[in-house]
Amino acid sequence: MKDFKYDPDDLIAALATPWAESALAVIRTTGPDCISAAARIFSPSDKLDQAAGNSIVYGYISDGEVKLDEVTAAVYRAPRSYTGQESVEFFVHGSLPGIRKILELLFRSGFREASPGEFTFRAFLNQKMDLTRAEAVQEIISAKSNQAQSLALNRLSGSIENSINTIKSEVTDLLASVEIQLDYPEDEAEMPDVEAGETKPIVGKIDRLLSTYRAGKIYQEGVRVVLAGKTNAGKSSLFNLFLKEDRSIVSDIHGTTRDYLESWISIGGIPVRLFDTAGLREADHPIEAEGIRRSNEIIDNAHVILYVADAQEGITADLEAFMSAYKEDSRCLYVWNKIDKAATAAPDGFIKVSALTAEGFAELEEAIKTVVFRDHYVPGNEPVIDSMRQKKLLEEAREALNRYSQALLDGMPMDMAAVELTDALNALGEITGEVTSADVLERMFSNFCVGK
Ligand SMILES: Nc1nc2c(c(=O)[nH]1)N(C=O)[C@@H](CNc1ccc(C(=O)N[C@@H](CCC(=O)O)C(=O)O)cc1)CN2
Ligand SMILES: Nc1nc2c(ncn2[C@@H]2O[C@H](COP(=O)(O)OP(=O)(O)OP(=O)(O)O)[C@@H](O)[C@H]2O)c(=O)[nH]1
Ligand SMILES: [Mg+2]
Repeated sequence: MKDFKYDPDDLIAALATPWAESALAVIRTTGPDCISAAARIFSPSDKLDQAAGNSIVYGYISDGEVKLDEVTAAVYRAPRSYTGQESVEFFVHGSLPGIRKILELLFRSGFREASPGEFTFRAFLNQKMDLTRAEAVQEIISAKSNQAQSLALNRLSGSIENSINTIKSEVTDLLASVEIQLDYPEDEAEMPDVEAGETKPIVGKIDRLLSTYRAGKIYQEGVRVVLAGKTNAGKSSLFNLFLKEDRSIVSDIHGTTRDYLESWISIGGIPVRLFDTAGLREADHPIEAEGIRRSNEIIDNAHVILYVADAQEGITADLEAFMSAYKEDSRCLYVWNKIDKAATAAPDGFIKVSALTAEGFAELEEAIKTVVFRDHYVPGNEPVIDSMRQKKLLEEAREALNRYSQALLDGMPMDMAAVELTDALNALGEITGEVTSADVLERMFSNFCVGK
């Protein structure tokens, strides 16, 4: 959305599927009179031009007499479409030269290339969805776990919009009662009991929604978990066990892993970026030393550190040194690996596992989840917010409500205090997009995929 003297009546087109060879590709078009514009490059032209809304038409995309591809076209008549405008989707063969030819033809035939998120932007402009749903569209696409995708789908179905609307109507009621009191100050019977405390239940609802933010982020973006520890402790063996794949080289030679490895896995629905690192020891070899430097860097940036100790070795000086260095660090979990051959009993608080037999693995996964969600709300059926934008606006609304309460307590005149309620309503209205500025929209939609 670069141009904010925005013309919602341009005909736009974009490839909605990846630029890659594939079975099928989808080319999306929309705009007023989109169907007749698309029909001009379709044969038989009339068939598309006359097609009923929500129907599929078979034919060819033709550049004059030249057939470019055999396709099907889905026809949507306004307002029954994703964007609310006439739309045509071409399902074409997934050939790169074919796709290119068709797009070039569209761009010569009155369509311009859609910007990122422009279809969804039009859906928003035509009131097909509020901003929380529009944000959810991209969140669904970028979801990295089952859970993240489900939570985003709830948002697309309006879970956030509904919660915000509930909160908004409560603030509106409060404002209305304040206004009655301002209009009829002497009419005791009509006068509702407006007290500072009345914002409490509303603030409570906002707090509840805000408390889901970190959980939402965790599910959407995932967390970094690192396997760290002395050489030969079994980090790479555990890495492979998490991946269920023989990815990292395992051997009994100390210092086997030099370059770190990483992979996305899912632990209980949380997307986890798991790192296998070079074992920590005094290294003579400069390459191994560089590997260890990188291990430490990854440890610094991790959400969870799995320090793997070798149960066969028992408690070593390295382990004690690490534990004292990370004493205050709540990101650490201590893993007592090789319990199938354990010489010594596990120290208190260590998670006992065997990378060889997978014993204790479920407990290890549980422990990771506990660290990730420590002090944080774990989502049930409630809406979970995932957008920094929404979080900031909820905080603004909460601040305004708190200022209102404080103003009343301070004995400020009611009409002045009521301004705070209007501020709260504005912040809430910005969440759903009733009140918005062009640059907010631009920032939001520019993160979208082209064709979405
Ligand atoms: N072919 C195709 N598949 C798709 C999409 C699409 O745009 N095209 N979607 C894109 O994200 C998702 C589905 N979302 C959609 C949302 C609304 C409408 C739509 O036509 N809405 C009309 C009619 C509703 C009805 O018939 O009940 C409307 O809201 O008025 C279509 C798809 C995923 N699959
Ligand atoms: N018995 C037993 N052996 C294990 C277990 N886990 C790892 N091993 C063995 O321990 C040796 C070292 O395992 P790795 O996974 O390569 O250890 P690492 O921590 O990645 O070592 P570096 O890459 O050198 O830092 C290998 O011979 C593994 O087969 C276990 O749970 N039980
Ligand atoms: Mg290794």
